[in-house]
Amino acid sequence: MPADRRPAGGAAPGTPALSVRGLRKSYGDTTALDRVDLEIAQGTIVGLLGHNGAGKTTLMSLVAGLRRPDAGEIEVLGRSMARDARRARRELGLAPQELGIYPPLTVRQNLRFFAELAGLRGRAARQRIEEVAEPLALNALMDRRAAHLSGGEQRRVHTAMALVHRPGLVLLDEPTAGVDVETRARILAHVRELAAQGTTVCYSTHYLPEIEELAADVVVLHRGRVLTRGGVDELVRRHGDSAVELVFSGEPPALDLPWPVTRHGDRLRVRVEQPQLVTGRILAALGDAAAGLSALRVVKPTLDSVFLRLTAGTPGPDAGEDRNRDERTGAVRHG
Ligand SMILES: Nc1ncnc2c1ncn2[C@@H]1O[C@H](COP(=O)(O)OP(=O)(O)OP(=O)(O)O)[C@@H](O)[C@H]1O
Repeated sequence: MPADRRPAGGAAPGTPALSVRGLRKSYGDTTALDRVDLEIAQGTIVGLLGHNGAGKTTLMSLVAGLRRPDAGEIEVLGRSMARDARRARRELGLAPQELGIYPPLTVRQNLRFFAELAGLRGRAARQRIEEVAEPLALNALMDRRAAHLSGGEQRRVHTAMALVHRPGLVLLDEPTAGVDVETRARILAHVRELAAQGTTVCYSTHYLPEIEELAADVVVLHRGRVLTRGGVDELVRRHGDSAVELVFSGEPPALDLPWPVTRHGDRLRVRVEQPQLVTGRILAALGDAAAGLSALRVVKPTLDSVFLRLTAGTPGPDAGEDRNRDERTGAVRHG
């Protein structure tokens, strides 16, 4: 952690930025979260992934103390949200999905309002407002009314408001929804900068390349449960399918190989762990049919394909214990 950064909230260096144990939340008959355990170390970026309705927003709003869990424990930098909510909240910045800016106020007034809520006054407040405005390109907008800003500009103000009191843990719920390429790049760059300064960031998005770009630790939430967790490379290695794809100018031939071969129109896909080592053997197996080959390429797995594979056909919290669940990864084995 850099010297200019206080240990967040005075917490001991080894204290997790977030510790969640056995968290449950239902809305009437809908189970939104079911026995969620999650620990996030200080200074890391965690990418929270999940389909619509997986429970991401519910998890963030419970962690931020906006809703009460039905059961379970939440600690922010060692402060219990149940027993010491005021101090836990002070360590936390939330930028929810819904924009929380005040349209009649200027950008500066919006930021000052949030700084004051966090107890910052005078010079200290002005300095922090400048510090968050610069990386999010708000300097030229400071005296404009929030109501007159574009959607992407409003999103940047909204993000800055979550950061103005320099929280130790920042929760960003889809911070790049609806923004342009430049704003997206700015927000991502600032998230990386925050983590480099020792801030912990929990970042939810449906745009998985962002998670790859942030080199975030991935947490996949599925139907209210943590399905798996790991670095992007680790998850892709553990769950991704590499393949050799053969494109033919006419009808693809039958191929006899020791690996699974699937046909997709004019192409064949051979699923293998290390494609580069077996292309020679695949070409040999083609024999004379190689004359009809128009392209051969190695297809590498992406986080998108891994995410879709992991979340396909897995049961929800109401399905009871799944005896096929892999204890190490949390994934469900089929067949
Ligand atoms: N206030 C509410 N009342 C009733 N049900 C709710 C409420 N908020 C969320 N839910 C339900 O709880 C589940 C989890 O919703 P949540 O908003 O946490 O998911 P999410 O992962 O954030 O989804 P999205 O990606 O669409 O934002 C869903 O089934 C949703 O319909």
